[in-house]
Amino acid sequence: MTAPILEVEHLGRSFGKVSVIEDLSFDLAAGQTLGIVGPNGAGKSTLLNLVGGVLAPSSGRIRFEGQDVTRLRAEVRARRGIGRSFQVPRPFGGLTVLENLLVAARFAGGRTTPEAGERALQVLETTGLLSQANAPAGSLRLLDRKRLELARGLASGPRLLLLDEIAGGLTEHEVPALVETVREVKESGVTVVWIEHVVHAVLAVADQMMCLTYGRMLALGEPQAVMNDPEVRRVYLGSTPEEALG
Ligand SMILES: Nc1ncnc2c1ncn2[C@@H]1O[C@H](COP(=O)(O)OP(=O)(O)OP(=O)(O)O)[C@@H](O)[C@H]1O
Repeated sequence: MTAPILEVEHLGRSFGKVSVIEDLSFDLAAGQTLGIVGPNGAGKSTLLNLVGGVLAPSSGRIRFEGQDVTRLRAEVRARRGIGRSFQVPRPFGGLTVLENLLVAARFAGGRTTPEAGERALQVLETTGLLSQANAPAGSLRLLDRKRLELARGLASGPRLLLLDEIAGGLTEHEVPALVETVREVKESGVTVVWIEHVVHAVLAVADQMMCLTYGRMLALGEPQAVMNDPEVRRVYLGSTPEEALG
């Protein structure tokens, strides 16, 4: 067995007296895609922020590739190989798609210009944006803005990519295209943690699924088994199984 790429041990985070993540532990094997679902306020973004280093935990430990990264700042984690997207896409609208990636690659990856250029082209190909390389980022349609957000997370060459609700706002026709892009990312060997409200999107690529509620893990395992778990169904209050699946 190879060592997990990510190990989360007894992780906890409180805001004042409110405990938002409580005693959360799980491992993720390299190359796997973990989907995380749960109702509003369950603590999904907080968990992603803890893994990415945007927030410090109140308790517990996070290991990445066997190294303890719990106390490292987000920029340092990015350089070690943890990339992320944000819920609200925020590219530099006046720069082209390629320029946005070059900025991200140099900022997060600390790469030299030729390396950053080569990497950016690879990422544009993986994310289906090559034909838009010279388009101003501000002119992209929503699906391509989402792809660009994903591409920016990949620009530094991460081995672990954290995705925060990237399918929000897309039409039912656009969601499969984004899912396909995530699949390409996964097939390029990157381990992915994807938190998402659009459950059917994440189900289409996840190897494992976790359901969080009130900062606690309700279920973790094979995606369909998790979504069929009676407790998980109860969280999607009163919903039929079909509705629960998005
Ligand atoms: N900086 C903060 N200060 C105080 N409370 C916070 C802070 N960040 C998050 N919270 C609270 O923590 C809880 C979990 O929030 P979080 O954003 O992690 O949930 P979520 O599962 O991502 O929700 P959503 O699906 O709506 O994005 C919420 O009750 C939220 O109000």
